[in-house]
This record gives sequence, structure tokens and C-alpha cells, in this order.
Amino acid sequence: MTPPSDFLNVAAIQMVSTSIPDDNLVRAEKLIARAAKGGAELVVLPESFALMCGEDTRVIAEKEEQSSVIQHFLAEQALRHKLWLVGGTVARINPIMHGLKLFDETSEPACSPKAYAAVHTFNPNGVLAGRYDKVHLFDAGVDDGVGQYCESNTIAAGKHLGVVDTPWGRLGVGVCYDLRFPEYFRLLQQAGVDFIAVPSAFTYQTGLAHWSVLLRARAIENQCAVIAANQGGQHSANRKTFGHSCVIDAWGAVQTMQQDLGEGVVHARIDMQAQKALRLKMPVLEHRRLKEN
Ligand SMILES: O=C(O)CNC(=O)[C@H](CS)NC(=O)CCC(=O)C(=O)O
Repeated sequence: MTPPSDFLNVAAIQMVSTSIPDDNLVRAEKLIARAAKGGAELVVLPESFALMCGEDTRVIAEKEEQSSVIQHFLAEQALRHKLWLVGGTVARINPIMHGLKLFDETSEPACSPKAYAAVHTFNPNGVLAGRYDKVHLFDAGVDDGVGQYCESNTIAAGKHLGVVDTPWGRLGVGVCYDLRFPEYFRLLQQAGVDFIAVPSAFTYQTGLAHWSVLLRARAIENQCAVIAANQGGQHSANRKTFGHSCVIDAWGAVQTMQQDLGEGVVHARIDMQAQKALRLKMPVLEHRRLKEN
């Protein structure tokens, strides 16, 4: 694929998604249109953009498996605006059957009653270009209104690396809690990714302490731009997310970041040649000594 230019205009969309999918899609549609109007060629939606705090993930996933409503929405938006669209996460029943497998899950029953948290990336022709299922599940205690999160109650762990080829280079995909696992991003780097999208629903509490540090670290150590679209605001009585959707360049500089909670779109331009020059000047990948880790 020949890149249309050395520069890629990207946008990260911040949302305050609710438990009403129809409302969320209407809002996402407006924000994608805004991103397109601002010149974005690749747009990233946050984790759970179509459904936050949903009652029954499995039921929603079964509905999606029958109707593909959310996937059709993404395809149509990508086609309408002629852009690459990285579609947050959508609950899916069927797992990915292709791509680089990371591990074998022996404890997961063959017919899991759970769903996968899938990121679908559509190309400007409205065709599915890749899918990634969230690998690391957020089973953790946080000092907030929720207290104990237990994502693995409803979500099954993905087993494949998230890579998508675009005309500008290879896109890596990670989701939210994945950010705390540098070894996943190192595998993306070894797979030759040039830039990374991170749809997220980072909590307010943990985001305050760790969000920008984790994003900058993943960008710096892997010498890749990172496009991070977060949920940001109050979703329900006890559920609040951190926002601060942003784009970080391969040197770790914050190119753009939304400062307030609430919906929004942030834009940035990724300089692919500058990233390549940086990797030649400071070839950290070649300098690795502990390669098995
Ligand atoms: O449940 C939904 O509807 C949307 N999904 C999420 O909110 C997910 C799983 S609970 N959140 C995270 O992974 C937050 C990670 C995080 O905040 C951290 O690593 O500190």
C-alpha cells in the first residue's frame, strides 16, 4: 500500500457512553462527522462506545451476532466519511479465528457463556480490515464508587495480537487495561507496528494517577505514536471515567489532549518519516539484550 502522504491525520473521540446503545450511536455519529470535518483520516472511538454499564453483556453480544447493527454502523461511517475507523469495543460471541495467537487458554470452556470485547477496524471502503479482542481483563479493586471491578465475569480474554495494515504503516491495537502490560506492546512493536490505537474506559481514580504516564511510556519505549480515545465523565451513579483523550508522538510528547470531561474530538498529525528517523537514530529494538522477556 502506497501511503497517500508521510503524514497521517488522526482523531481520538471522547464519549460519555450510557447503557442506551441507540443514543450512543447517535452521539458517536456526530463526533465521527466532526472528526472527518477536521480532516481526520483515521479515527479512534473509545472502549464500549456503544454501551457502557450494560446489564447483560452476553445478551447484547448475542444480539450483535444476529444483527451486526454496531458493525454495520461502523462500516457505514467509515465509508461515508472515507476514513479508517477503529471501533472501540463491541461485545461479540464468536472469537477471532486468525492472526498471531498469543497463548492457549485451557481454563476457558469451549462454549464460553461470556463475550469478547472486540475492536473492529474498518477501512474507507467500509470493509473490515482487522479485529482485536481485549486480552487483559480488568479484575481489580479501585478506591471509587464501584470498588471491585470484575470484567472477567462477563468478558473472555482475547488470544490474538491486534495488528491492522494501513497505507501509512501497521496499526497496533490495545485496549485500556492492556496499557499496564508492556510486554503486549513490545509484541506489537516486534510485529512491526508504526502507530498504536488504545480505545479505553479508564477509571477516573486510576486515570488521575496513571493514564498519561502509561501512554507516554508505551509510546517512548516502542517509538510509536499512540492514539488514546477514552471515555470521560459520569456514566451512572457510581461509574466515572477519566477522559483526557490524547495523541502522543513517538518521542513521548503530548501532541494534543482533551482537558475537560465530556464528549469531544482531539486531532493530531503523525509524522511517519520523523518516527522512522527517530528509530534509526536511537535503535532501541536492536539494543535489546533480554529478548526472551
Ligand atoms: O465495562 C464497561 O462497560 C466498559 N469497560 C471498562 O470500563 C473496562 C473494563 S471494566 N475498564 C478498564 O479496563 C479500566 C482499566 C483501568 O481503569 C486501569 O487500568 O486503571
